[in-house]
Amino acid sequence: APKIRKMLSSGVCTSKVQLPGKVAIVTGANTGIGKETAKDLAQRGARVYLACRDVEKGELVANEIQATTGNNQVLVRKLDLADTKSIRAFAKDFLAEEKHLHILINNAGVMMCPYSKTADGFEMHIGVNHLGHFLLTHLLLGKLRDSAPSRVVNVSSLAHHLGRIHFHNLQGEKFYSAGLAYCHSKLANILFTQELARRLKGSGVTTYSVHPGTVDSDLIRHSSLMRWMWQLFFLFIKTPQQGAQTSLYCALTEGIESLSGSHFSDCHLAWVSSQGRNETIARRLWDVSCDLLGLPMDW
Ligand SMILES: NC(=O)C1=CN([C@@H]2O[C@H](COP(=O)(O)OP(=O)(O)OC[C@H]3O[C@@H](n4cnc5c(N)ncnc54)[C@H](OP(=O)(O)O)[C@@H]3O)[C@@H](O)[C@H]2O)C=CC1
Ligand SMILES: CC1=C(/C=C/C(C)=C/C=C/C(C)=C/C=O)C(C)(C)CCC1
Repeated sequence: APKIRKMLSSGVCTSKVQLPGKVAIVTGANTGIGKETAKDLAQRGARVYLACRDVEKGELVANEIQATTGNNQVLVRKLDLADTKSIRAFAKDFLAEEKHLHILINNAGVMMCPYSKTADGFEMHIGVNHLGHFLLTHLLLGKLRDSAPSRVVNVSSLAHHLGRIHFHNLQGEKFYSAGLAYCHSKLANILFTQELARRLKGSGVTTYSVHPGTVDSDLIRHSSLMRWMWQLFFLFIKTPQQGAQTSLYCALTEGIESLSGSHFSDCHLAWVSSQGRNETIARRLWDVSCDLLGLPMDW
């Protein structure tokens, strides 16, 4: 079974880049793809911040990563993307603590949650998956610019193909489907990546969106159908370590700077839906996101 799984899950980050002296943040690093991404960055010698909503879970993972990699520069900080106060507190402390930020991996995510809202009243999927990371990136951008060359990787999904940005129903108050809400938020990740790339042109900060593959993780916690499918089709499902490869590829591979704004899957450029390539929607989503978060539009 491991051999068949390996054969089916293509895409390996073969970069030999080492990261001594480099600083990285991985959101949602206490489990799944984020944990494996953080472990690989630590293995390469980076100082890695595990930005987790549950600090206790994060500490257990940090200890595990330190023990397996021998890198004791693996630090846990509280970050709840469902609360802008927590995001601001995380960023304030990080900016005070660190001189540099070379790699930001916006990895954390929720899928198929029953209708619920963040502390600031945003629908949970758009709030955590898009707006939370949008605010975090905004707050850290000065540090990323000062540390250039630096990178922002946004973990999106193939599910973006089913997504639409319904500006009149962004918070799902008029109609709501848990599955589609996830797809919309993953489309927002792609549109954010493209608009960010346009705005960062020439700055030395580049950004990429990623589909990690279909991965065995806690993401499917809200869907018993998917848990069942994952068990039945386990040979087609990537391990979290395999799922981390495309994030790592985009964070590390030399020479992809000119592809800033692009979408990757299995460590290759990947096709984006027509909605995901629409510059008008990307610009409008940017402005609406700034408006919702009380940010200036020209950052
Ligand atoms: N698994 C898959 O097949 C696919 C995954 N993806 C994407 O990959 C990314 C990683 O998912 P994956 O590893 O699979 O899923 P997991 O559920 O295993 O990991 C998600 C991580 O996000 C964290 N998280 C959730 N909500 C918040 C929040 N409010 N604040 C901070 N952190 C939060 C979780 O923390 P906690 O443990 O405390 O819940 C967890 O650490 C996601 O963006 C997902 O959309 C995309 C395509 C397919
Ligand atoms: C149809 C089908 C599958 C289902 C894939 C699904 C349902 C993927 C969902 C992906 C998710 C949850 C993405 C998250 O962003 C399997 C199990 C691969 C086996 C082969 C046939």
